[in-house]
Amino acid sequence: MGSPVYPLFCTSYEWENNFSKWTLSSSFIILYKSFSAEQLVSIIKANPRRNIYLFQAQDPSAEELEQLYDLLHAGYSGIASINSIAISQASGIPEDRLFLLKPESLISSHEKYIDALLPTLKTDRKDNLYTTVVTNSNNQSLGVCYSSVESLKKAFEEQKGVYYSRSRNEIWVKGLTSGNTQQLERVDVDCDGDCLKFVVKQDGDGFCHMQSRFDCFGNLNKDAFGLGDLYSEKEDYTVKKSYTQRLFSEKGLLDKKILEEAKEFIEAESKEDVAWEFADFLYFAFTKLVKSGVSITDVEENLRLKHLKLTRRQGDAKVEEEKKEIKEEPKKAAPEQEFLDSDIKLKVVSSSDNKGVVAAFTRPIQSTSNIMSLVTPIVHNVRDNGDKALLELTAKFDKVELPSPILRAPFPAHYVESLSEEMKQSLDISIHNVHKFHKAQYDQNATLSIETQPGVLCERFARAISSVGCYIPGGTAVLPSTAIMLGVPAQVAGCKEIVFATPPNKEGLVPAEVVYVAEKIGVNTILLAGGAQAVAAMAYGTESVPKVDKILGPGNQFVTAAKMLVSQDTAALCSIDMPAGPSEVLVVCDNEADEDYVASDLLSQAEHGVDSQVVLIGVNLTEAYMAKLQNAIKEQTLRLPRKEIIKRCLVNSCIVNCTSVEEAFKLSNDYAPEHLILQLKDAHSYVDLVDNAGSIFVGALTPESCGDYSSGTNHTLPTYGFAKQYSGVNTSTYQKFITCQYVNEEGLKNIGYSVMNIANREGLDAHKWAVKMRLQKLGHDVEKY
Ligand SMILES: NC(=O)c1ccc[n+]([C@@H]2O[C@H](COP(=O)([O-])OP(=O)(O)OC[C@H]3O[C@@H](n4cnc5c(N)ncnc54)[C@H](O)[C@@H]3O)[C@@H](O)[C@H]2O)c1
Ligand SMILES: N[C@H](CO)Cc1c[nH]c[nH+]1
Ligand SMILES: [Zn+2]
Repeated sequence: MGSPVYPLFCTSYEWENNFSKWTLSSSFIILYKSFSAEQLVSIIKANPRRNIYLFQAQDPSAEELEQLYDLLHAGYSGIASINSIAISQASGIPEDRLFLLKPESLISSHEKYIDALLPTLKTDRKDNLYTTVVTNSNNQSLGVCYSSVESLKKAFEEQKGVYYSRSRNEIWVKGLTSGNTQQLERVDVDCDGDCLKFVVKQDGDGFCHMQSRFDCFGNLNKDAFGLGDLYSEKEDYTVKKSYTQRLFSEKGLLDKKILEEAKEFIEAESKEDVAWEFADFLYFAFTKLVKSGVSITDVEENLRLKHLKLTRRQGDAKVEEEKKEIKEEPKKAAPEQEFLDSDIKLKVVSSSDNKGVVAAFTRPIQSTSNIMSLVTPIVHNVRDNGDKALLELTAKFDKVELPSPILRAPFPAHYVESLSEEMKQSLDISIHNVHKFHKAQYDQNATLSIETQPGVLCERFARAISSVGCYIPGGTAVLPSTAIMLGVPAQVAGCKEIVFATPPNKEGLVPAEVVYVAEKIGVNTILLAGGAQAVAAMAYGTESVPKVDKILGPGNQFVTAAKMLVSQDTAALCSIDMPAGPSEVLVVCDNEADEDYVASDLLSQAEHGVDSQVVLIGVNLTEAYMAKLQNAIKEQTLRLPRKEIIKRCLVNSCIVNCTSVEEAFKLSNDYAPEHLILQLKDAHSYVDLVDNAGSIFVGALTPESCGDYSSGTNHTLPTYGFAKQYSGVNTSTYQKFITCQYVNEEGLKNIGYSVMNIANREGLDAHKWAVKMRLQKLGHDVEKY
């Protein structure tokens, strides 16, 4: 005991800087001044059950907010800032879970605390008292009393159970005459502020005025000894000359006893022995808790969070709204664990089950908050220290020490010599087709020349982005196809400098196929680096890596976060292609689709990664068809080398069965998949119904793999629903468009009056003058203007 009991705590200056040690005995905390995100996260984590009222001098940054929201979504309590409405809108967390208090209510003493507390209380009782529930620290109720403002003040002042006696009409210090006093541990206010809860340590014979009862409801027994009591008993070790005290002071004794009791517990067999040994084990385990400063609440909180993680459901029985919110929380990618063959099955949801569909279509969560804090120092290191940092980071993350971070053309001959003729021909076919399709796009982007009015000619023409950096992932798989998809359109667009970046293997080599593609399209520099360091090197340039104007390509979360970071830095002046994420596919099929084909399309994207999602929308699928399909999925999975990845991906995947083709396309458009595969009778007739998709694959003989490698379309596509607003990589991704105009006298006459009128309205006289003066010199009447 001995810790203060004010429900509200405040100010930074009272505490030391070790934020993770700030454990609070109260239910609320107010922080103010400007804390760093890291400090806030430590405080919140150290006080998981508390309502956190957070004040900041400035609104938190987007990155800080994201970190804090992650905590909220993980079940931590409310956060408030000066601007809770904006936070609510940005985070989607209902405003009533955020609390806004006035900084004046910050307190540092019990008097100030009362001042802050009273405005939050209300009573509809005629006597102006507040109903007060009294419990012990195990939340077992002892009885009900009443508090007045004065009794509350005295309770805080004396840290005791002090109430207002309605029968005696005076302040009542519990136990003053009977000796059954109470130590005040905490005070809580209920949800609508009209009831208080005193948490107390009851001394003596009990709380109830009836001697035979410990509590007013007759539930508790003075001699009862539960887990909470066992814990409290251990807490008293300093005042008792006891065995417990020996456990605290004698080096190694406690550890030995825990091991010994655990062994006896394991060996116990009969019901009685198991209970007996477990009680012994708890005795020592609780001693360790007390010794480590861990409370039962801390342990319970851990249980709750573990429960949340495993089931993705909130553990405590709060209000319905909260449960709903947690249920619809985004899924996390299936964690690292073994999945059984019996897990190879897609869950089935009917399209009429709205909530089920929302849950099924929720992609596994992509949290960037922690990643940003890892990636930022890497990016800054490369920006500030160039090649030196690049080589050090490659040694650290890719486990290879390189003499130079780049390969420059002409590339060493051994690369291309190591490739088979068959492989070269396959790459040639893909390069040819991708080139042909992207060249046709280039031609479509030819100069546009339109006379909008006689004498007014408007033009638009494309120019290549001068230098581009193509990131070719290489952490877990060799991806020469991505070199083709990023490099060929750059060549077609006419980019002057094309840099390839890909992580080297432990021998310091990159895939020969990537070098072959680089040679074919005229790449001069291959950067032997991956992750955030490769992105930073291309964005800022180093002694040996040319700075580029745009970075393109997929990659893991370090790559994606670094791309986001550099694109926001105006000093880098470097744009990026699109928000990229894990691969995904949505297949729409009917009962006539070949189930083996459907299964293979789903699995070809599922094998990309555990955070991928594959979805099947069925049109009136029968039970018999679904059984055949599930069977095909299982059989094919078991034959694939990446089956462990697939099993985990399927946990986040599903079948949604619809009643019509129209409904299927409505759902698909809402989901906006990266890849959309149509395995329907007369599939081509439905393409017009597609509003949102990265790329469409039409008919039974068009597997998605064709687009990944060889048909000619690009495989770098928007994921995560961004197909609603982004296109996949295409030739114009490497171009910018410049407009141009020519106006002659006739044209100036035709539009000049309109320009002058509108400029007048905007009060921009210099604009007007530029036209007026010209028309005047040409002898036209502009008196009126
Ligand atoms: N959407 C598409 O078009 C498409 C195409 C191909 C691949 N992909 C995706 O690209 C991703 C490829 O990921 P990958 O990991 O295989 O390769 P990657 O090349 O993207 O990442 C590897 C690099 O990550 C860095 N890294 C690894 N661990 C790190 C750590 N702890 N801290 C800092 N940096 C670290 C290393 O520098 C390493 O070189 C996959 O998610 C895949 O699904 C998408
Ligand atoms: N399907 C991936 C894009 O989502 C690209 C790819 C590369 N290799 C195989 N597939
Ligand atoms: Zn693929």
